[in-house]
Amino acid sequence: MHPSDQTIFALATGALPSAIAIVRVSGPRAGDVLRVLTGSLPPPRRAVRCDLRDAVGEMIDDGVALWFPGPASATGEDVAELHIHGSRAVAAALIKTLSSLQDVRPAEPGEFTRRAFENGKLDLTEAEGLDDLIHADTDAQRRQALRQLRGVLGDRARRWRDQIIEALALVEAGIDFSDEGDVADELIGPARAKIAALSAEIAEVLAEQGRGERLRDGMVVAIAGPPNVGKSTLINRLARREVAIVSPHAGTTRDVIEVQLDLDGYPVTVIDTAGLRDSDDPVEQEGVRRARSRAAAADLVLWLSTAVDLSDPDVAGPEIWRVRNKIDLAEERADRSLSRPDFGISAGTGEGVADLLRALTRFAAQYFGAAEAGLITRERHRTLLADAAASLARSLRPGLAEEILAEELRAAAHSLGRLLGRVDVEDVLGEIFGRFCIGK
Ligand SMILES: Nc1nc2c(ncn2[C@@H]2O[C@H](COP(=O)(O)OP(=O)(O)OP(=O)(O)O)[C@@H](O)[C@H]2O)c(=O)[nH]1
Ligand SMILES: [K+]
Ligand SMILES: [Mg+2]
Repeated sequence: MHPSDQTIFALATGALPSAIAIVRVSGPRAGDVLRVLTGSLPPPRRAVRCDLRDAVGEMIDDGVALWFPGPASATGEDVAELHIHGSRAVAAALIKTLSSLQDVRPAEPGEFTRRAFENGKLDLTEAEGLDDLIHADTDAQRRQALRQLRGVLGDRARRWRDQIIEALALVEAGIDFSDEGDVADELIGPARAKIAALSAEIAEVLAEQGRGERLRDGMVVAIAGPPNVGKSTLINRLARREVAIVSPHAGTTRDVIEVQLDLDGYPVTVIDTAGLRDSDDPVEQEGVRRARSRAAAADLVLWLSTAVDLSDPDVAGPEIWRVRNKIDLAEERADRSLSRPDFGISAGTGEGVADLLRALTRFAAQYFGAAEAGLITRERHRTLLADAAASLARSLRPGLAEEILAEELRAAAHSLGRLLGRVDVEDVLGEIFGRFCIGK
């Protein structure tokens, strides 16, 4: 029996113990599974309380069973759902019973969604949206993932592909009538107009400059500066917990420490780095090297200094804010006017940190810009759309032979087909569904 003909099961809910746990079963034997466990098949799509028993009739749990006959189910196959008490022992007993049934096996990560995809329940961009939704940490990410799951990009790509195929049909008809110049021109002229409009539409989506991808990946803010200026104290304050070691010894932080913040729904990663200085200690040198490279790759650097350690930013980065720390100390107060930092704060007492956070939130809002309107959320989308756009652009070159024009249109349709997961996607599928949680 082919693995995809087997019936799969998985715990669909989170870590045990929990109040309730849900085990999903999908495949041709899902109905048999229900009969073995509960003695009968409940009516479709109705939650039914039942005794769940193992293969020799011993009671496993007092639970609830649901029966979703295919194809009107989440995966398109027969699906059973078992709601049990969320203890490790109950789940283990149920899983043991399920595993003992013939042609029933544990699911691979993402296998339920993969089956739904293979049964045409969703296209690949929608499956990706589902994966993003499950992994969404902030509100903006959730909204974006939900739009993808609802098919905003998939619907557009399908429409574009249909239009390309219509244009292709005109061109092919034109080729058939190539002996009759007038008829051929009457077919190919409108096809070219269609392609030009389409080409402009795709270019517009591509020009959205990766905003959607950014929202998915988050923005990175690096805290950098000389040793002991209070970088780790600041990240602890922003995180509202002790993520980094703080000490009066210069050179405390060596590794890069990351925290995820949710600023008004925008995902922001803040990193604390080693204090920048020359050192003979190879471990500290490595810390400094990492600090520099991570700061250079960040979207924003908070260059921390104090009145004592007043220094100019010594890192590369697209945007750098000067933040003067320790304004609670007398000498810092006295010297406040000497330099003009963008912000004066006390990471120790919290003074001024609210202003800094407000500015960070504004920056994030600007950075993500209209990200939520962005259709492209992954590099895969961008590459395939760019391929389609390039084929369309080539097809519009003046004086192109009709056969080559048709070839370019076929290539453009093929790229969009790959975006939707319609063609030659085996490798892509493995990569995408492998990232999913087990049970999804
Ligand atoms: N008075 C005062 N002390 C502070 C403030 N921020 C940090 N400190 C102190 O400064 C010392 C160094 O703080 P850290 O947060 O470890 O500094 P750092 O920049 O991470 O240091 P390295 O990791 O060694 O580069 C500690 O003793 C902190 O308690 C502040 O706002 N006011
Ligand atoms: K320190
Ligand atoms: Mg530190």
